[in-house]
Amino acid sequence: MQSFDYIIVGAGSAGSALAYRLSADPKCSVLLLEYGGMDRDPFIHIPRGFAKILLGDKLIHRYPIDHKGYEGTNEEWVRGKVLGGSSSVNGQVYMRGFAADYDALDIPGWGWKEIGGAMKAMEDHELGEAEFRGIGGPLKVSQHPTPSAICDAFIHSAEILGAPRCEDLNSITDQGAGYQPRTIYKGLRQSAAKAFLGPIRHRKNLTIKTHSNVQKVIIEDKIAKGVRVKTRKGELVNYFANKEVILSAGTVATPKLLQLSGVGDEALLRSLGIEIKAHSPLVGQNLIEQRCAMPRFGVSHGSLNHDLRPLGLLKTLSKYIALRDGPIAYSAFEVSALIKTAEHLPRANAQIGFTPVSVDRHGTSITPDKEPGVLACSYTLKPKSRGYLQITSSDPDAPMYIQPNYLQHPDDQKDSIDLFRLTRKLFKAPPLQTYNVTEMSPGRQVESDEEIINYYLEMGNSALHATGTCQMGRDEKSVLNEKLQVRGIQNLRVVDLSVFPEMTSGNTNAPAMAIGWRAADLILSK
Ligand SMILES: Cc1cc2nc3c(=O)[nH]c(=O)nc-3n(C[C@H](O)[C@H](O)[C@H](O)COP(=O)(O)OP(=O)(O)OC[C@H]3O[C@@H](n4cnc5c(N)ncnc54)[C@H](O)[C@@H]3O)c2cc1C
Repeated sequence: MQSFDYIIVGAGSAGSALAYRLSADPKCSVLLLEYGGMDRDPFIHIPRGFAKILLGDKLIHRYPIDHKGYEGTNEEWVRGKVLGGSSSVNGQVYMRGFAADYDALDIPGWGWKEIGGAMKAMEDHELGEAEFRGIGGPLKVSQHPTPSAICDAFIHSAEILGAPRCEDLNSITDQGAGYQPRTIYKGLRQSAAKAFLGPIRHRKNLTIKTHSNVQKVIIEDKIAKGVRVKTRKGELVNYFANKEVILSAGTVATPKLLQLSGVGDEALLRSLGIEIKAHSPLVGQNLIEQRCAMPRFGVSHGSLNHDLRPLGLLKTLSKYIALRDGPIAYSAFEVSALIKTAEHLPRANAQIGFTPVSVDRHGTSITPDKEPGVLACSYTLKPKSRGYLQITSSDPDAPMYIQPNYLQHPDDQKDSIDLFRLTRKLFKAPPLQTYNVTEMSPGRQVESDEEIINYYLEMGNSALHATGTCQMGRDEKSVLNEKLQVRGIQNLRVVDLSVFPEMTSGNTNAPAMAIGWRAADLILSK
């Protein structure tokens, strides 16, 4: 019988940060279990390699969603299936969210003081130390390295619309635009695996087992005893925890594991023949996800399309190999604006990412358009719509049912319509107009409110930031208490992005890693 003090399920953003901190104490043994394999694929480490990774299945979990009324789009959510989890396949945009997001949670121990402190402690930021920006931590963060005239024009245009230029997008409290902070260092991705697991793989008290598909938590007498794992060879193996089992499998897979283990809505579990260990009806509920519009614009010059098309790509690749620089070394967006869709708002409620590369994201090709173009990715930051997800069978390999309920709330519809029009206005502002910007897609057939919403739903994308399905809170109904312990079961915690009851403003890798970092304080102070 193999036992460890702590078993962490999922070596993603949060799980890797947590393993780094828990195993710092040589007296405590940690088992980190990951569904996917080691992060050896070179496309993981080349920053723009994610575009290729996302076309395949090897490093990706694929979860079909129910996109009501748009079934023909066959949409699915993707998540990382490899050491580092989604941080090994993501766009490397590094956004902390507003301090006010965390304070508004109003959950003791999870305000900006603690989360800002966690982010500061884990960072080694190129811009140097500031009030809540850290140096000397394991995670290297850098700024987009190569300012360009067209990116400056985007920033200037955003400035005209009220979002002033700033040096560090993560320092703003209102609205602003600037070059993108990124989890990239010297031209290489800084995944959570690279940052947190790389330096500690030698620790004798840390065991990392890849290709370990956790099937369920073993719960006896309302105490989590261990986990059942399906190995690569299909064998079932049990591991036991002396202290705790910690689920860090992400917003989709963690509620799935809870439900498979008998923690969830009693009626659902009973209907699937699963023995109930704790009735917790909010497991899988409160699913929050942003919906992006991705309009493409033609420009007269300044686009990088040519550098990433077959002929130019050879030169670009040579430059990358020689200098670790150039468009292949960039994050998903070179610049971003955090912007308000209405003046009265206290702070930005929307994000517009910008890259001087245009790709038809609905094709199977990742080759940019032949004509010079640029792309925007616009989404509102804190949707009010709520979806849910649930297992459909007691078989761990059966597909999940995922209902995002995108833009169901009337406020989300209004804000998204305003944002779409604001994005168009931005591209018509004088600085960008020096590039003779013309809208390639969606173009003039999308004008009315209804057409805009339809465009978001039919042609848009998930922002891939889903949150909230195992929410913590003071309320007895919430899945977790403020220490991330599963209510109704002892020795079981959740530590990943599913724990936040609300979305933070912006991308979610930094918040997920900070959750892992912060959780270690709570676990070790027990
Ligand atoms: C394609 C993509 C692009 C993104 N771009 C950005 C970006 O540019 N910037 C940003 O800030 N955010 C981005 N995000 C979002 C961000 O990366 C995630 O929100 C964050 O990584 C979530 O962290 P997590 O720890 O909750 O889950 P994950 O990092 O997804 O980790 C969960 C881990 O659990 C493992 N797992 C799942 N089920 C099991 C099981 N049964 N047994 C064992 N292991 C299991 C998974 O394989 C995975 O490794 C992106 C996400 C994706 C998918």
